Amino acid sequence: MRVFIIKANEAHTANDFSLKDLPGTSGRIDLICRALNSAFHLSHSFRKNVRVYVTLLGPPDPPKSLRFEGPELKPKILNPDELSTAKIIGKALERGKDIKRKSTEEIKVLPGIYVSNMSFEDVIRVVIKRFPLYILEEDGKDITEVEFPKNNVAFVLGDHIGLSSEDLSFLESVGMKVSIGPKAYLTSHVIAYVNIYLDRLGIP
Ligand SMILES: C[S@@+](CC[C@H](N)C(=O)[O-])C[C@H]1O[C@@H](n2cnc3c(N)ncnc32)[C@H](O)[C@@H]1O
Repeated sequence: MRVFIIKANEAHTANDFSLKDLPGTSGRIDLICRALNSAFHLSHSFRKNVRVYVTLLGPPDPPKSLRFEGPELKPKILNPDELSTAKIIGKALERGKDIKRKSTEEIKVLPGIYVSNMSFEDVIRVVIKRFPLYILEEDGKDITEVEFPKNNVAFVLGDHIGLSSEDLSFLESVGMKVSIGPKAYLTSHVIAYVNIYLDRLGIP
């Protein structure tokens, strides 16, 4: 299983955005949709071995965390187009409105899609119980020099704003920084690259 954790610094935590102007009204939920596309979609096929967590930290009610669970997801629910994925995120945020403030309970929105009030740190702490954590950062160790375990790997990455120095000091106490190359790439491109790289290594 491959896990990707995305910190969405400004992504709205209510279904208050316009599908006609997703980048301008949602705190860049368009970026999350593209990241999900790169995480799950293959040409005419779907990656069942992937789990994605997205922690949304924008207004009005942060934090909200979404979990997309490849083995349970119905490919017909998660389509490659951004707008249908944005609608699903809106639906999940609607369902998440009623979760009690301090609760870490997850609510099932659709098969394989869950919403909770977990913070970014809560998500990381859940994941590192079972998965070694790799922090995707431009100045990390070159990915070609990293010896990955044979299965179960988790990667954390930022959005257009990136991971803060506070995030990095926490993350580096529980994981290793890894770089895919010398430039700052788009979140969705980084996920696509890592997926393809793990495919080539034969890591499920
Ligand atoms: C668009 S970049 C963030 C840019 C942000 N302005 C910054 O300087 O951190 C999105 C995320 O992709 C990951 N990323 C970008 N380039 C990378 C690279 N060369 N190697 C590994 N991860 C990278 C990082 O996690 C980053 O937070």
